[in-house]
Amino acid sequence: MLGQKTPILGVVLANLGTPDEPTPQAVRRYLRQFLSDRRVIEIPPLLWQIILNLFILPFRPKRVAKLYASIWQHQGDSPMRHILKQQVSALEQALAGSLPARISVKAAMSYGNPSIASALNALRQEGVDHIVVLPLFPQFSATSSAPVYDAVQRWSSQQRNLPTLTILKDYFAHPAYITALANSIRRYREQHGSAEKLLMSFHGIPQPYADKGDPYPRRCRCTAAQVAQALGLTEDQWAISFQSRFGKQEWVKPYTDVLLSEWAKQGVQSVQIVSPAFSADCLETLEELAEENKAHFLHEGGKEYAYIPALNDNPEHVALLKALVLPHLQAFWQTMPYYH
Ligand SMILES: C=CC1=C(C)c2cc3[nH]c(cc4nc(cc5[nH]c(cc1n2)c(C)c5CCC(=O)O)C(CCC(=O)O)=C4C)c(C)c3C=C
Ligand SMILES: [Fe+2]
Ligand SMILES: [Fe+2]
Repeated sequence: MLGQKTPILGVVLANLGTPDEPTPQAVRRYLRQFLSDRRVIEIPPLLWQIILNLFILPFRPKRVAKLYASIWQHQGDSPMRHILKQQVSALEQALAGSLPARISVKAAMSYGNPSIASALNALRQEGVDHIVVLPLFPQFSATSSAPVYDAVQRWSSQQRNLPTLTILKDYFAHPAYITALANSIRRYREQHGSAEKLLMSFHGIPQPYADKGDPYPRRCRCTAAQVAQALGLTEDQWAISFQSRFGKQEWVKPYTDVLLSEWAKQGVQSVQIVSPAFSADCLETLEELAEENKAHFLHEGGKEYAYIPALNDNPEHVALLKALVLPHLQAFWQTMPYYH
């Protein structure tokens, strides 16, 4: 019988990915992997590889490495990877004792390290036969969440003895997610005071991807509306926007920087900005939102601008992650009595 050992269940927390170091070489390696993914860039691959190698990789890494260097933590790591490790250990602690089985949690990233394959291999080496994969993207997009599915599939195709695998799609309207966001904004406002406008800025995607059926923008609008409702905000007190445009095509609107300019010109003096698309602070929040867009709003005539941090390893966020994975772990446990 298989039943002598204490069974172990596994969870993989998967985020997007980040360079190994804030150097042009490491950023080039990261961007090459990220921007070669056909989920992210849909231009015909041959043409795109020419553009990528001639016009992007020789220049962008130098500029972007400086931005990464400006946010690299004192711990000597990328904020996203540092926070992911904190989320992993907090979730492992929160899950301990929930079942008679040991539950092992691993960090993973679609691009860069630790890779999704390395996390799955590590769980298999610990003897895990049932794995829940949670992509840390609250709103599913074919550009962010689907690469996690692809990486799991690539890994599976190389295995002889496969575990049970469950991939969770997203949690854009999970009550615990909406409450965690609303409470985080409320707490921020209790400490720092309120602002005329709350801007919920989500990472954008190209408009044609949405036209072809990517459900991401609709899910973002749903998250934003629910958070505004939970906070009791009236329509003139908040707005949604999309940031981080890349390339020349049209992206989903309204654009964060354009909306901030419009507000400044209309005489809006104070803005607080939060980004419910990010489960952890990263380049797009700590640099683009907290620094670049702040300078932009103040330059356009705004007076006060504050960035409200992502949920990171906040206990309510960890409780949400637990609420998302635990029912699946319990189901595995109940359906494998021969292991007990
Ligand atoms: C076509 C290009 C891109 C799409 C589509 C896209 C979607 C997308 N991205 C995130 C989350 C993150 N993106 C981050 C950085 C980043 N994104 C792009 C391009 C696209 N993203 C680039 C080129 C970069 C690298 C930085 C740069 O060169 O400007 C990050 C930050 C990573 C970090 O290390 O901190 C995150 C997070 C989502 C959620 C998403 C679709 C919904
Ligand atoms: Fe991105
Ligand atoms: Fe950016």
